[in-house]
Parts: sequence; structure tokens; C-alpha cells
Amino acid sequence: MAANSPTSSPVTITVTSSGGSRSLGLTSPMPRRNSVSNNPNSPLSGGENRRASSSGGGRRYLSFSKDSTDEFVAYTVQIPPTPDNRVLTDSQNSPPLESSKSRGKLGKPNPNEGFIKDTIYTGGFNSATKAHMRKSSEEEPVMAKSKMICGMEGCDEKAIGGKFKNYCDCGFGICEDCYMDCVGNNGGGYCPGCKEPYKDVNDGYSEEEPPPSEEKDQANPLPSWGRGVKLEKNFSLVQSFKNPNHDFDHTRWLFETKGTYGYGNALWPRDGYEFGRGTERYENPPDFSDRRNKPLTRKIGISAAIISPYRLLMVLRLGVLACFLTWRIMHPNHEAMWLWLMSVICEIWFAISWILDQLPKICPVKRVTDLSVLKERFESSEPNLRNPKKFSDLPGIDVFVSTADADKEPPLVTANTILSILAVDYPVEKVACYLSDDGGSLVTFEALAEAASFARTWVPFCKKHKIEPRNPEAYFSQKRDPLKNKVRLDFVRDRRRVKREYDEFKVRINALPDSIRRRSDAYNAQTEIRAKKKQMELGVNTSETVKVPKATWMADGSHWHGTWLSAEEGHSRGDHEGIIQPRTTFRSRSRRENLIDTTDVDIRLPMLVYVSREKRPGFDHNKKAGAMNALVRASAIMSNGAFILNLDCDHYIYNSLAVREGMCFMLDRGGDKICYVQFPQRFEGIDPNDRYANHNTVFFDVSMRALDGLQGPMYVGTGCIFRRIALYGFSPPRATEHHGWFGRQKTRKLLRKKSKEQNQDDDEMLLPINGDRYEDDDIARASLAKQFGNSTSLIDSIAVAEFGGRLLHELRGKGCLGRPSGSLAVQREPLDASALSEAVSVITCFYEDKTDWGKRVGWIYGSVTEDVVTGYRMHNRGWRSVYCVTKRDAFRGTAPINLTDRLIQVLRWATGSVEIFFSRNNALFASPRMKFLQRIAYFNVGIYPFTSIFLLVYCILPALSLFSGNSSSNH
Ligand SMILES: O=c1ccn([C@@H]2O[C@H](COP(=O)(O)OP(=O)(O)O[C@H]3O[C@H](CO)[C@@H](O)[C@H](O)[C@H]3O)[C@@H](O)[C@H]2O)c(=O)[nH]1
Ligand SMILES: [Mn+2]
Repeated sequence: MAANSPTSSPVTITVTSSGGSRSLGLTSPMPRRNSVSNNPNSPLSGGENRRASSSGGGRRYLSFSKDSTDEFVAYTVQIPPTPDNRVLTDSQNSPPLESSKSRGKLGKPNPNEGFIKDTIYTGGFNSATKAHMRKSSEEEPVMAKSKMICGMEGCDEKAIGGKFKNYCDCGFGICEDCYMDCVGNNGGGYCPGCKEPYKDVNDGYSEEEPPPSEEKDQANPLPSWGRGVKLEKNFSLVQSFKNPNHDFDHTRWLFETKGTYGYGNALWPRDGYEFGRGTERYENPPDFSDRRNKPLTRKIGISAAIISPYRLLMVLRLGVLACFLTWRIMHPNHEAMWLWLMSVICEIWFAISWILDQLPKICPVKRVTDLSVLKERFESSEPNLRNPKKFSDLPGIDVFVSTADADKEPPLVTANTILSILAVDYPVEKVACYLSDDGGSLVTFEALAEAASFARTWVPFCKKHKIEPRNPEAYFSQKRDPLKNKVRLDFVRDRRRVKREYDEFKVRINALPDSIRRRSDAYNAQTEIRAKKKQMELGVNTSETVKVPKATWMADGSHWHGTWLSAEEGHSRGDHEGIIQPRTTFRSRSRRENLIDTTDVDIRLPMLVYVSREKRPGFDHNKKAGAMNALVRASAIMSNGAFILNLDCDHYIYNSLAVREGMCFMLDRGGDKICYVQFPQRFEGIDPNDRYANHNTVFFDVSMRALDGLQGPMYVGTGCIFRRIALYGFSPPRATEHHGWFGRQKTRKLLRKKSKEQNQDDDEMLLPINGDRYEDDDIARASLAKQFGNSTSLIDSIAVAEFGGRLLHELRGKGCLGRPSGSLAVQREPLDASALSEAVSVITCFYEDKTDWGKRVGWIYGSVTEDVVTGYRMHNRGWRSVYCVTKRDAFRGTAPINLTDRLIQVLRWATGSVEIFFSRNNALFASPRMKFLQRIAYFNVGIYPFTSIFLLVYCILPALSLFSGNSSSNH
């Protein structure tokens, strides 16, 4: 189904339709080659080609849709059925759980089986931009019409005739006949999906009036820079294909003239919406924020009772130290001069490093958040006219989980992490979870599918009974009484059922490597036989053995695109194509079939995406940093959450409110200058004595808190919520206001001079909104394309992400743009195939060629401790960060519990530090925006490993002196 031959096209859309698996695997085969860049084959390397290929995915896609319009309409995105996945893809047929033995055997394909009824809900805050591609109502149905099937049991009414609709916002699609059955003649009736009453019959979206989320969220005032976004370039395919010469487009006109309907226009009631229709407008702004002046967070100094003695002690020690050192220097040992000299040097070094260590600690802070204010401000408690569906106004967040090796990082742990994320307490339509699998392993992939399946039971269970932690493994192995604080009567029964389900899930996950191997063996044997037969038929010399690649097979009977067990060429760890497999907003089992009663529980699940970036030999993949950057790009196109939470696969969400806690800081007054919120790393499974100092108590409870008082803690690699715009390398708003060595004096001149001398990477890169640099749109886009690579959707998404991360209007200072409240209270945009092919094109290994990725955009490359460097660069640009210690640990992880692993880890960190010391990331070269003490803290990170040398010398000194004493006495 590839539009071009796979060897020459960077993006191929493969729709595997064999054997009942309607899976769309998006892969990006690229010509295998060894040169890193300047390859004429690479569609992205030549200057001229660049322009053309920026819309390449789209154009190719266009031809693809022209060739086979029906196919396009019948497009769906889905994880191919693993045995259990099959259960969840189809709630109406509800096949019984298949035993793992039948894995790999394909059941009789049921024509309806593979369709997820709610595939169309996903996307994100692109709405402000993307919505414009579906401008007129005639254009709209293309996606909505996409082959869907009535969700009623026993009914398989197709969508094509236009008889299929989502009458209810829960996404439960139903055909006209069944709908009429449900609502009866006089309205009322309940949605069979969510069991909530249908709104007024007239309110059902008729064909003339598409749902509000499609059309009404268009007038959000975008940053002025974003308004000229070349939409038609980006989405030409949709337009040309649907409506080649459309008439004057009102919405677009409004959009481009910065027109706005006022508050909450996204949800402006239908009647009052259409400009010029003469219907009345609603006057009052929505009441999102009664108590808007209540702060979301507070900063408390550590009480004087604790800090004063501490400071006193510090001064005392300093005095003693000084006395001691002077005494040492004044009394040289003339007999062994060099020994004396060495020990004094060592002592001075210790003194300095002690001071460096202590100085940043003199003003630690503590912070508290107020989650109830967050709720009040961003989530209207009652559905009101403007927001009838009670969508939350919180910004979106994309959660990135990194995994690299299915052997070292057990899939069960990863699956549990994913489950804890899917169950997080945050509006479902605002969360997207991305798993980056650097191993490209089918085990991980299927574990994810299994997790998605189990989530349909687990997540409603968590939400219903307020389970903590929402990691099933951790929850079920808790020692404490599960009944504590549980009020609902059916808790015991539910828990027992879910526990049984989890145990089965566990068995399936642990059996995955085995079952995949067995399945592949079976398929390979089959292929071999077939090949032999063919050979025989053709009458070729049969003594010649047929060579069949030992492939790894997916459950649907097709080759796995990633790494094969046999590590064939093109399918080994460092050499495979990019894979993206999204699972759009999917739902728990329909309420009737569910194990537990889920009345009154939100049974939707967040978007979940499997990503394995392309890997080819000869490319530097930059480890975790590279994986994260691929995710940053892919997620920008697919969900574009304004914030990004980064977790290692072994760190799960221990406190389901963690994301909200972090959001409090980001959305509070002044929060627009915060680049990230770092949470402490907490570990479990460590022996009580903490033999290898895994807890790092001093670091996480003293140093980091102290740094928090000095513009912000470092980024330590996991458990951190980023502002997307900050990751993109932009400068914070009003960056030049507060800087100077002590954070007060204004040193504009110094700044200017410095920035010229300094490396380009630290030049200020102004946000579109606070710079006039982007007045000329084309130049702006060109310069952005140079930095970000030439994906148009990616570039367009920047402004949208910026908008989503803005503070509410009333929280911003004068003269600054804030977003109107209610502007994010919209449904997700559907994810379409063109977006997916674009997403695949940005995870190719040559995408970063000649761009700023890894240099100033995204995670920074070139260090084994990319985390510290990445955080440092942001601070250097004037961003601040926040350390968020919650009462209940936000995240928990597993730490290396054997000595070798721990030593390797510590060694790696030390190496990273030394690297930092000898690079331009040394805090000595910091920009004047960093505070003095903050520099010292970063500087200290760079030099602490050197202490080991001095320590070593100091320890062997006595031995040396003994030796020299002996030799001198021998004299
Ligand atoms: O090529 C790679 C290598 C690693 N990872 C992931 O990176 C994370 C961290 O790697 P790990 O080997 O577990 O290092 P740790 O010492 O446990 O990690 C700490 O230290 C690292 C920096 O040295 C940070 O990147 C981590 O976030 C931080 O938790 C893991 O999730 C890996 O899956 C990848 O995605 N791709
Ligand atoms: Mn780790």
C-alpha cells in the first residue's frame, strides 16, 4: 500500500489488512547507507529538496488518497491484535479471553473486529490551528465518516451512508436506527456507551452542523506570530481533496484578522456562534475563576528554628576550618616538605569543595500547592452553557517514558509504569502517553498492547475506589490493609476481581518473550515450507537450500518492523525503521461487560502511543537524549501538549495527583518563567540500610531544596515536568528583566557584549510573543525550519504549544498576552493519517541533520549526563525551575541493587560531571542570568569528582610519610 517504492520514499504508509488485523503500521524505511549526511538519496538533505519534502509526506499522502479514496476513508489506526488486544478492540463481539496458546493463530476475521469506535478522538491543542483545515461544514465529514460501525450490540450498520454518528460526546458511535431506538420518539434516552442521558435530540449533531469541537474552537487569539501560519501549505491535501476552490471562508477570515468571539469561543453555543446570523450573543464571560486571586502555590522559607542553627554551625565550621588551615600553613614540616605540601593542598581543596557545597545551601525553601484552587480555576464544577461537557481548561501534558532494552528493563515494569500513567488524575483528553522503545522490541510493543487492554479494567477501578498507588504491581504488593479508607461497598469484590485479572495479565506479560519466539518459529517454518514448495513447482534445483529470513512475527501474521530475534539486517537493534503505533483515546470496556460496575466513573483512557525511532548504522543516536528528542517532535505533531513529563520506564507515578501538583507551579502567577518542575527521585526495593546510598538523601532533600531557593534545582533525568517551549530553546518571557549576579542589578550591556562572544547556541531566542523578530512570517519560518528541521506541522505546532502553556489572561502582567480562560476546554482533535506520516518522518535518523536538535533545541547531546546539561542550558537562558516535594512521593523508581550496576551508574555520573567541567557548559562561562550561588552549585557539580583524586592522595599520604620517614631514618 506504499505510495512509492519503499526504498525511495521516506514515509510509507502500510496498511496491513491481512487476516483480520486492520492495523496501520507506520514505518519509515530509508535507503540503508553508511554516510551520515549529504546523501543524495536522502530526501531531506539537499537544499532544494528540503523545501519540497517538507510537504512531502503530505503530497505522497495525497496521491495515496487519490488512488484509493476508499482506503483512506476506511483508515484506522490501531495496535494490531495481540491475543488479548483482540478482546479490547471489540467490545461488541466480546470474544472470550483466548488462552495464550492460541497466540499467533489468527482467529476468523470478523469484519467489525478491528475498529475502534472512538479512533477519531485525539490530537490536542492543535485545535487552534488545525481546526482551520476543516473550515466549512462540507469539508468536515471526511474524517468523521471514516468507516465506523454502530456500537450497539448486534448492529453492524456501516458509516458510509452517513447513517453513523457520535451523538454523545463520550465517543460512542451509533447508527441512526439504534439511536432512534434509544431516544424514543420524544427525546431523552441514555447513551449506551456512557449511560448518560443523550442531550436533546435536536442537539445531536446533524450533518449540517458539525460538532462544536470541530468548528467552534477556532477563534482563540493565537500569538500574533502564529496567525500567518501557512495552513494551506500544511494541510493542502485535505483541502484540495475535498474542496479545491472553496468560497470565502468566514472562520479563516476571522482567524487571520485576529477576530475573536470573546471568552470561551471554542464552546460558544451554537446559536450565538455564527457571526452574521443575527442571533443573540451571550454577554457574560464564563465563570471559570471566582477566586482567581488565590495563589496556586506558596513558598515558605524553612523555619528559622531549623535554619539559624544550621547557618550558625556553618559559620563556626568555617571559622575552625580557617584557623586550622592557617595553622597548617604557618607550620610547615621542614623534614618532609613535599609531603606537607601535598597534604596542605589536599586540605585546601577539601575546604574549598566544602564551601562550594555549603554556599548554595544557605537559603533553602519549601513550597506548598493548593490543588483545590487549581480545580476551581480550571475545571468548572458545573456544566455551563459555554462548556456543557465539562471539559477541563487545564493545558495538555505529554508523558514520555523511555525504555531501551527489554532484557534489562523488564516489560512488566514498563507496563506497570504505563498503567500508572494511564490512571493519572488529570483530564483524560489532556494526557497523552508516549513510550519510546529504543530496543525496537516486539516484546515491549506487545506488552504495551497488553497494558492498554488491562488498563480498561485497571483505570476505572483506580478512579472508582481512589486507589493509590496506581501501579498494580506496587498496589497489590502493599503490606497495609487494603480496606483502609475505602468506603464503597463493592470494593472488596472489585479488588478481588481486578487482582485476578492482574495476575493473568502478569502471566501473559511474562510469557511474551516465549510466545513470540514460538509464534515466529511456527511462521518461519511455514514460510520455509511454502518457499520450498514454490521452488519445487518452478523446478529449480532443489538441492539448493532456500534462504528464508528468520523473521519475528506479530500476532496478525505480518513481519515485525523493529528488531528481530535473529537480528537480520534491517531488523537489528541499531538498524531498523521507525515505528509509531498510536492508540487514540480509547475506552474501557463497555460498562455492561466490565468486570466491575463503573457507573459514574469516567471510563475513557488517555491516548497511548508506541514510538520506536528509526535507527541505522553510522548514525549517532545519542542515547536517551536522542530518544527524547524524537518523542518531542512526534508528540508535537500528534498531541502537542504544552507540557511534557519525563519518566524513565522504571519510575512510576506514585501519587496520582503529581501532575496537578506540578501544574500548580506552571500555571500560577509568574509560572510562565518556569522551564521545569523537578520532583525528587525516590526509590523502593532498597535494603533498609541503603548500602549503596541509593536514596541520595543529602542530594534530594538538602541540595535540591537549597537550589530551589536560587532560581531552581537541576534536572536529574526523571520525574520532571517541562514546559515545551523551554525545551525548544526559547527564552523566557521578559528574560532581560531580572538578571545580574545576584539577580537584581540590570546588566544589559554586559549581556549584549557577552552574547556576541559566546557560542551562538546561547543567543537569545525570543518567544514569538515577546519579540518583534518574527514580524516577517516567511523569514521567521525559514529560520525556524533551520533550527527545527523542515516539518511544517512541527513548526506550526510551536505557536500552539506556546499558547497552551500561557497563563490565564488575568494572571499575566500588564502588556502581556494571556489566554482567555476556557480557551483550552475543548475536545481533542482527531488524529489523521497525514499527521501520522508526518510524525514518522520526524523520527527518522537523518531528520536532525543540520538542525539545532541536541544543540540548543530539546535534550542536549554530547554528555553522558544529558540531564544536568539540559537543565543548565535552560537556566542559562534565564528560565527558572522549581523543586516540588510532595507529601506523598510523586514518583517512585527502582534503583540498582547490585554493586556493579550501582558503581557503573555512579561512575557514569562522575564522568558526566567531569565532561561538564571541561566543556563550555562549565558554570564559569555561565551567562549573567544565572545567580552567583547557582553558578557555584553548577560549578560544584563539575568539580566534585576531582575530590576523589585528592582524597586518594590524602589517604595514601600516611603510608608515604611512613616510607619517607623510614628512608630518612636510614640515612
Ligand atoms: O539508548 C538509550 C539509553 C537509555 N535510555 C533510557 O534512559 C533512561 C536512563 O537510563 P539508565 O541506564 O537507566 O540510567 P540511570 O542511571 O538509571 O538514569 C539516571 O541518569 C541518567 C543520566 O545519566 C538519566 O538520563 C536518567 O533519567 C536518570 O534516571 C532509561 O529509561 C533508558 O531506558 C534510552 O531511552 N535510550
Ligand atoms: Mn534507570
